[in-house]
Amino acid sequence: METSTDHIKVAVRVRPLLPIDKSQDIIVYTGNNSEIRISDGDHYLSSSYDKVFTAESSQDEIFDFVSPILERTIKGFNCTIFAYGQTGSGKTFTMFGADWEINNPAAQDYFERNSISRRRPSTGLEHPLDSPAKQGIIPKSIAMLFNKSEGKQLTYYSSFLQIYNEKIYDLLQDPNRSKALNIRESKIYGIFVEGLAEFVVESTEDCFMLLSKGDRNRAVRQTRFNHHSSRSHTIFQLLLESDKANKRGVLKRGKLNFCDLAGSEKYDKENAMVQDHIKELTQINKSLSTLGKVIYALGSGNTSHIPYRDSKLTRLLQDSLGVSTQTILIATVSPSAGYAEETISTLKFADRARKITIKIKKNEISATNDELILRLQREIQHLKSILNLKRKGGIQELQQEIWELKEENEKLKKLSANATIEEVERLKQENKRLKLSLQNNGFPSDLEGFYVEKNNFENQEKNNLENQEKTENRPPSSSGRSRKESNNISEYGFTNRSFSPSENRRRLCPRCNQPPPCIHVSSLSIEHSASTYRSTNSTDSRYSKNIKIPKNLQVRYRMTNCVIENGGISQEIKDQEARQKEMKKIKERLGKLAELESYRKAQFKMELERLEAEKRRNDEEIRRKQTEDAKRRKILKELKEKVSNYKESKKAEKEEEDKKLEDLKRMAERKRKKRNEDQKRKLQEFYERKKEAMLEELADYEKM
Ligand SMILES: Nc1ncnc2c1ncn2[C@@H]1O[C@H](COP(=O)(O)OP(=O)(O)OP(=O)(O)O)[C@@H](O)[C@H]1O
Repeated sequence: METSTDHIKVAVRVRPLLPIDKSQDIIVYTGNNSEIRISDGDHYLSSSYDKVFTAESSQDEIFDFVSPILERTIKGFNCTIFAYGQTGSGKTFTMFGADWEINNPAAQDYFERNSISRRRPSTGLEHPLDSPAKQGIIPKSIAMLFNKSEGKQLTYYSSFLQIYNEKIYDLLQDPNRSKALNIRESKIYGIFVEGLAEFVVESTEDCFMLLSKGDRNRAVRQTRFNHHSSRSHTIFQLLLESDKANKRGVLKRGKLNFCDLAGSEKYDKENAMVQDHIKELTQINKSLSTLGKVIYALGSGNTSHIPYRDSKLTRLLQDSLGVSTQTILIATVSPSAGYAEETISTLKFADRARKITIKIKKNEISATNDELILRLQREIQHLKSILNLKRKGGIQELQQEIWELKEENEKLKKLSANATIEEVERLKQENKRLKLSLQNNGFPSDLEGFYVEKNNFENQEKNNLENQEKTENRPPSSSGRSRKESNNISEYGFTNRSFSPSENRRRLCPRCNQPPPCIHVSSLSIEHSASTYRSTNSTDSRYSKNIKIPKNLQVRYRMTNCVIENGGISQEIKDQEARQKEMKKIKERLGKLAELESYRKAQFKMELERLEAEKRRNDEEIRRKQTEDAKRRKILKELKEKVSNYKESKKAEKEEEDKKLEDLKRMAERKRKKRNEDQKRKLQEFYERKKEAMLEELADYEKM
């Protein structure tokens, strides 16, 4: 396996002075091609890098610096290019292109009080993707790679993510930042973002479309030093996988990461910043500080603990910073005296990065690798089932293909036990053929929404109508940029035709590889697929935050244990299947409901009858009880009468007895009184007699 050791390539780009710069004094001086000096009386720093670009350096010059390394991705090397620098220093300008802000014009507010006049990007500017002179590293690299890999039997996958407030979002699938994605690590894929959409791209235009669409969902804000400041780190990735094994029986895989970092920024003491901005600023500075620590640790050779896991950014760039990736850092600085400290800090960071050495090795996978075969088999099965589904009940001549696919399926079952390189290659080709076949299977494209005329935002709808008419009537254009004139200029403005070989490939029948008409497809359907970029149904808006990825781009998602293929078409078929399943379920549910209803009716009738019988029984019972009650009441009345009679007689008896008792009492009282009086009288008489006796006795005694 081819390996080599290299240090991180570092270039510094000094941007020109801009009206927004705090001071118009220049303190950055560039010497020869690799030296830079800062000197303003308070600060002094002199350092050298692999390359120093001046304010006059063109986008082409920057690209010339990175292109030799980029080319190596085709051979199976990983490569990462990232732009680092303070806010407003020119990172996005370098990575994406000049006037890039017109791609995503809606910057959010920065100031609570609007103390600085706001500037909307001019709509009269040419879009950077339309002009090679304006294009930054990313579009130029894409164009070069597709150009250089022509005929090389490669499959390209493209993804685009942003790290905003320490959360990863898919720029191509998640315009509202609704679902944060997670970083995973596996033996097969290394570090990857689980569930990130990877689109199969076939041309520069496919990539430009994704680039532009994704970027429109990037978080952007007006800051003090940049009217259009990127508030998230973005990584645009191109993955190249070879379809054909080399002589040694290995397949190559090259990964290219373009990373545009959000710029570091100081807290603005003079103006009140909105809360969201303060949060962004804190998160950006934190992740950049972690990046600094990682660079410092790697640069100092102390690899015992590298804090990759302290931020999402460093974790994602782990491969690129430490191992197996050729890395290029473009440090961007402002020449103004107002940013001396930030510039020095950026240069120190770049200097440390330059000290990092990386062991670079080619990514090669044995073609007979079990994982690969399994994945290919799964993909082919999946694609075939989609094709079968798509064609079910449709065109008769495709029955043969279904039969062929079945046969193929049988062969596949035997293959895993006894795989050869040729068979794997054939599988890969079959895989690609099926993907193309799916892409060209007659679905209208809505790429048009992306390729709208760049300079006429306000009149977009009107232009689309005009363009539609032009396509239909094909009159000569006064602007000189009609589709008819060259048949090679997209509405978006790319001067992209005559048809490239990859596009010509698309013009061939996917089954027999012959130009249409053939027994499989009519010229019309092929013409339709070839005119992907010339469709007239425009629905998108440049200001729209909604993503509409064209149906004809296949997409896959890496999950922890598998890769899920999920193209626009397959998604549609899946949706259709889901709808059919739903309908079936609803019908079943309705049938069950009807059964339930009739059962309920019968139950209800029975219940009703039972209730009526019960009611009759109850009525009889009530009547019986009423008669019994009446009888009981009568008896009760009689009894009451008897009782009252008895009571009255008893009362009379008692009164009689009481009277007798009273009489007896009175008699007894009279007797008792009489007896007392008798006794009293007798006692008195006794005492009288006694007294007389005593008196007589006393008289007798006195006489003596
Ligand atoms: N080399 C250059 N030549 C001319 N203009 C430049 C250059 N570099 C940057 N600019 C201009 O400076 C402004 C800020 O640039 P850019 O948005 O690229 O900065 P940035 O580093 O990406 O900032 P942020 O981190 O805030 O997103 C833009 O208006 C851009 O056009």
